[in-house]
Amino acid sequence: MATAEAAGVGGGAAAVAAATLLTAVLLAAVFRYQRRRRGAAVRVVPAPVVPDREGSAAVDGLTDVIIVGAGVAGSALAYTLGKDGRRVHVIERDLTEPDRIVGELLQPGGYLKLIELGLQDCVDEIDAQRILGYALFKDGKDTRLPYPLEKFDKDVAGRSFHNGRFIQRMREKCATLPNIQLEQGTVTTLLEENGTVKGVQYKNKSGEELKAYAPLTIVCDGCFSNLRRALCSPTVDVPSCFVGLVLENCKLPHPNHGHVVLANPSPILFYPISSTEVRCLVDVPGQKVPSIASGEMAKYLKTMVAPQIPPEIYDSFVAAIEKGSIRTMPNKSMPAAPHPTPGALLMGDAFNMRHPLTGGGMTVALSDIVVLRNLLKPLRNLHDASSLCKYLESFYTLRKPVASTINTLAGALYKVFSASASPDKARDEMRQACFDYLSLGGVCSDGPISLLSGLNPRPMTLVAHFFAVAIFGVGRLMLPLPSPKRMWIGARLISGACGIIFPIIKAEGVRQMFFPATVPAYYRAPPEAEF
Ligand SMILES: Cc1cc2nc3c(=O)[nH]c(=O)nc-3n(C[C@H](O)[C@H](O)[C@H](O)COP(=O)(O)OP(=O)(O)OC[C@H]3O[C@@H](n4cnc5c(N)ncnc54)[C@H](O)[C@@H]3O)c2cc1C
Repeated sequence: MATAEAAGVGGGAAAVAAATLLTAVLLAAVFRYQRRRRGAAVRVVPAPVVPDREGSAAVDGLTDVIIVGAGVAGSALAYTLGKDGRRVHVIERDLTEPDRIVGELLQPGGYLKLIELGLQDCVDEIDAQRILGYALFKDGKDTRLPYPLEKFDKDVAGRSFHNGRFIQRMREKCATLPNIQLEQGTVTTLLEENGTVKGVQYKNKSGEELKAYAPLTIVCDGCFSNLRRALCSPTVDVPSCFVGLVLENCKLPHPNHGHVVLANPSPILFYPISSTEVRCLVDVPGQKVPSIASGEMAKYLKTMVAPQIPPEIYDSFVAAIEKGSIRTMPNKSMPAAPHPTPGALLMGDAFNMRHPLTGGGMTVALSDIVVLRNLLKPLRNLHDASSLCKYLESFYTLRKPVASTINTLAGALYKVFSASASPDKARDEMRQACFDYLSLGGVCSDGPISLLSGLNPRPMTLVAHFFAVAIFGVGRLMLPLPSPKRMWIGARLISGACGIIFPIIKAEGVRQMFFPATVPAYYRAPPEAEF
């Protein structure tokens, strides 16, 4: 027994050493490649020109940009464009404070984007909580994965909050700019003439049907978008739903951390959303959840989920079920597949979605806004719809490093963290390998967590860590001695890992993701007439 244990410990140490060595080699290759690529890819970015309001849209009308939806993306975008001097007309279905279970944890990478947009004060005065990393739980063990924040200002961290309070702060900030018109109304159609979007038709608060025109319409109507169909080819997948509860006066085992429980059949999340409330999101695979009204949901949560909850939060979890305010949301994923259309653009969840397990949606949306803001900045006016459309094609490539890293990680982690429907030893090994790999700390936790948090969004680093986990898993199976059965499980583990990550990368676009500098649109300069 003692010998077997010693062999196990020795074997474990050898596996760790082998995997660490392999990881180091992979990462060194990645960094060398990235250094070479950064040196090679010289993008010609013209010097910014201060927008000339007099010579701009005043000639055509009163608005430069119409924004549909003032959620996370719409209100951040409106403020950004308004601050740059554009006259913005925002049409939002409901201007009262939203009450939802989405968009409650902003990754530190997203907070950095808020700073770039001048919106960081929107997480002040809403009882937002600082988030310093994640804690991962599996089979009674837990490991802490701090965000690598040492190189940043001390203010930089994740933030978690009530989504509605955050949105309302951004809307209030929009309202401080005289060139932003924020109107309550529901957009029903995009107005199109000869393939160019000219504006929108909408119903205002009093039910009147109105039309609004602008050289550019940006659709940010969220995950249930009715307007995206004309502007992209939506392939929406709904792998699961989140069931949301609020735990009151509950002390998390790791304060100021997001908690991920690798439960069966799929993960459970906890994170604070105020100084007294903790959000719990239980993932339920498939598109149908047990009925809340019939009590099936409460029964499911008490019998299937509660026994897997860390003991420190068990009582608050059961109390929250008994209190009864249970909400659900579908977890959608949709790769970006735009049809570049003169006069219009999609942003936010209307454009691109990923599984919310890693809380990446707002970071991608804010990062996209920074990219778009920088592209639009040199333009005095937005009149020439077809030249503008061609120029803005670069947006789809420039956004890729951040968006594709966060999207791919979310999809891959969701699959790895979910137990397979049919018991599969290789899948269990991958899940365990992932937990143990992250628990090693150092580069093995800093690397993946900086990808997830948006602090270092590099697709090659993601692929390197993903395969390092798979190789780590296989390495452990081969020790102390490989047997045919273990070799077979190892082969299935590698093939399973490829089966998880390659389809996601294919949907993101291999060229745009790994070789953006080879995409011609990447170098597109602003329309000539602008200079
Ligand atoms: C369960 C769940 C949890 C999530 N958790 C996180 C998280 O912790 N962190 C994170 O970063 N991301 C998270 N996300 C993703 C995040 O919520 C989205 O990425 C983000 O809200 C996208 O912002 P948006 O502006 O595109 O959409 P929204 O914020 O949904 O805004 C859309 C707006 O458009 C308005 N609208 C819709 N139709 C019309 C119309 N026809 N006319 C006028 N207005 C209209 C709506 O009223 C709404 O205000 C989560 C998603 C889900 C499903």
